Amino acid sequence: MNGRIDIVTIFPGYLAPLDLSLVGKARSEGVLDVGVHDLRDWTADRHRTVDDTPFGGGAGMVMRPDVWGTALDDVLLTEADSRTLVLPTPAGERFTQAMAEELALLVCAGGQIAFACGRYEGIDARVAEHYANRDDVTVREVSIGDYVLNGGEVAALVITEAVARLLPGVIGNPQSLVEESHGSAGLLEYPVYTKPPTWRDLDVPEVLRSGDHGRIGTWRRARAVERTARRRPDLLARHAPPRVREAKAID
Ligand SMILES: Nc1cc(-c2ccc3ccn(Cc4ccccn4)c3c2)[nH]n1
Repeated sequence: MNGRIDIVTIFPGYLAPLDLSLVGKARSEGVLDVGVHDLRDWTADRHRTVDDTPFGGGAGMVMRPDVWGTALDDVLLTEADSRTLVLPTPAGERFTQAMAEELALLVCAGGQIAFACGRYEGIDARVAEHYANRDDVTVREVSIGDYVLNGGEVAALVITEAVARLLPGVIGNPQSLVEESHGSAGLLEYPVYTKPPTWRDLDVPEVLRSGDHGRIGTWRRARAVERTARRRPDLLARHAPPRVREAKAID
């Protein structure tokens, strides 16, 4: 695997968590290359200015296209197998596990994922437009949820972690990737338990201590369906077996 992830930001310190834990270990073991870059290194003025007032008026400032263009032209690697520019934004397509898998496959194939982390009221729209017009770059404007953050760095952390953990050698036990929520089953995860068997008068469900793996599998699936129906009925509709879907179509 010789892909890499690059993150351009005016707050490089915000990405320090990528030095820790699984992603930090993968980096130190050469499984994944991650580069964090300070956008201000590509400014040309003594004040290292990255923003300006918005055309059309309105509150706040907008990030300048010229500084971003100079930075991204440097950071986007011609030698990578592919280049995907990810622009976190409240106005983006929703980030999902499917997108994480898509991005992980690109990195596995030697591709580069480059994040442009905006601040202020966002990045001049021509930056996304310019790179989308280039046939050697794919642009994805991505939202990590229906809430507004102050910038793109947290989104870059979320997306980087979701992608990195899918890469070979990052997670110790790849089997743990198989069963989890939003995975191939499309259901939420069942509840998990460990020792002690009784804690503050609360017992671990007897079935989990029965050693009967058939019963355990059935119980876990039932709990996953129950949880999904209660907390994320939208996922259940997608997951419903064909006969239920047909019934809905008939109603
Ligand atoms: N899922 C998401 C992503 C973001 C996000 C990503 C990048 C930027 C750059 C600036 N802001 C602040 C801001 C506030 C108001 C309108 C536009 N942008 C960002 C917010 N918020 N929520």
